[in-house]
Formats: sequence, structure tokens, C-alpha cells
Amino acid sequence: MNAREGALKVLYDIEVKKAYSNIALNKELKNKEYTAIDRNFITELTYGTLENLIFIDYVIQQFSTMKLHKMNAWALNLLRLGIYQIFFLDRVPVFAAVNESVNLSKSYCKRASGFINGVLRNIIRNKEKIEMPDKEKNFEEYLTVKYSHPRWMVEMFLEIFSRDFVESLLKANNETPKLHIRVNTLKTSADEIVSLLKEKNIHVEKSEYLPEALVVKGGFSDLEELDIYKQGLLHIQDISSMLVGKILDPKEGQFIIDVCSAPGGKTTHMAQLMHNKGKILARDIHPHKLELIKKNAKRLGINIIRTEKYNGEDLDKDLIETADKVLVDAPCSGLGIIMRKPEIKYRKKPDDTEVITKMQLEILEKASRYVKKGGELLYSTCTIHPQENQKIVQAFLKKHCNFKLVAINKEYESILPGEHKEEMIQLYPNIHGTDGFFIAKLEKK
Ligand SMILES: C[S@@+](CC[C@H](N)C(=O)[O-])C[C@H]1O[C@@H](n2cnc3c(N)ncnc32)[C@H](O)[C@@H]1O
Repeated sequence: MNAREGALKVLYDIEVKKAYSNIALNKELKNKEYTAIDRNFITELTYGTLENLIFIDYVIQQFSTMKLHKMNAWALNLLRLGIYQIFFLDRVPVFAAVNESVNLSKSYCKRASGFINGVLRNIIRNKEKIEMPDKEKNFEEYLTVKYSHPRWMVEMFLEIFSRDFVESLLKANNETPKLHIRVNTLKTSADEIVSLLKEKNIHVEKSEYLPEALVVKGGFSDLEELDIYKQGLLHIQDISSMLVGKILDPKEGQFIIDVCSAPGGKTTHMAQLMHNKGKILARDIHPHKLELIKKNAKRLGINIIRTEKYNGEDLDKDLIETADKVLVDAPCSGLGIIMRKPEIKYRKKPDDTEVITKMQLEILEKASRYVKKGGELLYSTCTIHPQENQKIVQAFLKKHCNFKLVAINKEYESILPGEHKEEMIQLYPNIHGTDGFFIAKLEKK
């Protein structure tokens, strides 16, 4: 199996089986035949192709008489892989890109070999003649094709942000995200992890914001295969997600409820901050995802988390005013993590927001009932859409005058990337270099 074939299978699973990119890729990378170079190349080909899909399909449409939706899915993805290499990977000779796609087509879609060969060679000959939409005359279409974001999403962002901001956001969404490690301080220290990783030639730097956070330098993507990962000395988590635990600030001995907790990144971080003393009730609507929390907690040496399947939209009368702190890390549109999961761009629909915001407010309202007087409620999402963020919190506060916003921009200033004038924190990939993430903390009077 070569790297291009691996990438082809992953792209096929994402397109046809609607797999998530990270899950489909991890599954393929588990194939022990791949070298480290292969694994990096498969990752680059998969994410690069996905990130630039609209541009790539725009190119195909200019050179193929057959419509995209009529093409065999293997043939289409072989064309896409070839075009990605021709346009974006300078180090791959263009004819190697064509030959590899044609060779693979012989095993996956034999009848399309001639077609793939013809289209790719034609593209190479006429690459310079491809006309992009005019930036001045049709800014929306220009952004759509150049940065491969669907037109409705571009228009939606332009309604919220300025033109320059949208262009820099779309550009950042196509960049490789930073890889952060959370050191499991229950078992080790940041210094120890830095030196253990150095022995394996993996270079990390301490984060300037959080003592337990490390940033991985270079494109190493295989951390979960390391013994020190399996032994629970570290967890992989973006810095923006780590901020949630830090800002909720749970203490030893407290009772915390996490109403949307799977796969447990924030729950296990909170347990770590509580020195594994106290109680955490970790709920989620999907039972199979609760298993991931148990697995993570076991690996990290945490035993204060109890998992439970529960729909956060339903009120649990037994929990009213029982918790010191409650976390609502709400299901959301995911518009802040396009860098990590490019397929979000193509799967979301314009009218998803209405359904999701109703659910978010419902979950927040129910969760608020579990907070003791004087306790705290944290609402977070991995999106940058104000309707799912500030608007939800404002709607909640309007109805619940027994809650007030905590000024986390002031209280937690030293750990926040960037400057924040508002009490509610919004991080953006193009400004803060993190996932697009929202955090608001409320205190119950
Ligand atoms: C943003 S994710 C949570 C991530 C998690 N806090 C972490 O840090 O690993 C949102 C979670 O909410 C769950 N969810 C969706 N609808 C829900 C509902 N009605 N009640 C409870 N959980 C729900 C999803 O299954 C998903 O695991």
C-alpha cells in the first residue's frame, strides 16, 4: 500500500461513507506497513485535498465534459488527489502526480483510467489559463473558490464580519492547526514530558499561557502511538479547550457536572485540576461516546468521574442546586474547528443554526438549575457564530436575573491569548492562532 492509495481510501470514506476526517485518517494510519514519511504524506494529501475541494472541483469542471456528480467516486477522488499535487505540492513532479493517479485507477476504477489521464494532462498543459472569479466584481465567488468555503458560508461570514476579516479567517481555516499536548500533572510534569519527547526526537515548547500545555513543533502526528501516551502521561487537546477547565476553575472536593462531556477532554482536565479529589458527573446523550471518557480516564489514572447517558435538554430534578460548578460545552456548528475538520465546510447547511441554537439554550437552561447558589456555570462552544455564543448567553441572562456574567477577560487575563474587551471570550483562528472558541462564565447569585 502506498501513501497515495491510503489518502484515496480516506477521501473515499469521507465522501461516500460520510466518515469524519480525523477518524478515517487515524484508521488508515493504524496500518503498520506505513513508514513515518508515508503517514505524514497521507495526512498532507488528505487534509490538503479536503481543504481545497471547491477550488479543485472548480478546476475539474473547466476541463471535464462529464459533470462531477456523474463521476465514479474513486475516479473523482483520484482526479482531486492529482490536482491537489499539481497545484499545491511543488516538491511532487507533475507527471508523477498524473502517473500515480492513473496507476491507482487501474485497481479502483479501471474504465476511468483514460479519462483521468486525459483530464490531468490537459490541466497541466493549461494550468496558467485557468480563470478565477474576479475579486473586485464578485468578491463572494472569489472567496468561495479561492479558499474553498461554500458560498452560503462566505455570505454568512460577510454578514457578521468585515471583508478583510473574512478573507483572513478563510485563509486561516485552510492552515495546519497547531498541535497541543496537555501534560497529565497527576502523573508527571511538563519538564519531564519535554525531555521524554526530546529523546524521541519530538520537539515541543512550553505554552506561554498555561503551565500544563505544550506546543508540538513540526508536523508530528503520531502521538497516540507513543508509550508515554498509552501510559497516560499526556493528552492531546487544543489550548482553547484547556482554557475551559482553567476558567471553570474546579477545586479539590467539589461536585462538578459536565452535561455534554464526551469524549472527555475537558472532564479529564477538570479532574486533573481537582487533583483527582471530589466528584464529576460526566453526561452525554451518546452512550458509545461515554466509553471514550472511561477509556481516557483510566489511561490518565483518574477515578472521580462517573459517566451517565442523559439528554441535557431534559431536567433531572434530583440534581437541582447540587453542583458547585456546571459545564455546558455545547454541541455546535463547529465553525471554529474547520482547520481540524475541513469536511465541516461541506457538511453544514445554512439552516442548521436555528435547530442548534434552540438546543443550546435548552441545555443551558436545564444545566443552570443544577448550580448551587454562589456556584458557577460555564458555557462554551467551538464555533465563532454569535447566534450560538453571545446571543445564547444574552438570551439566557434576560430570563435568569439570578445569574451574572463573570469578567473572565480580567480575572483570567494572564492565561488568555490576545486582548479581550468583553467579559465573554471569543477566540478566532486568524487572530489568536487557536481553534475558534467561545467561553462565558456565569455566577449564580
Ligand atoms: C462539543 S462536544 C463535547 C466535547 C467534550 N466536552 C470534550 O471536551 O471532550 C458536545 C457533546 O454534546 C453531546 N450532545 C449532543 N446533544 C446532546 C444532548 N442533548 N444532551 C447531552 N449531550 C449532548 C455530543 O454527543 C457531544 O459529545
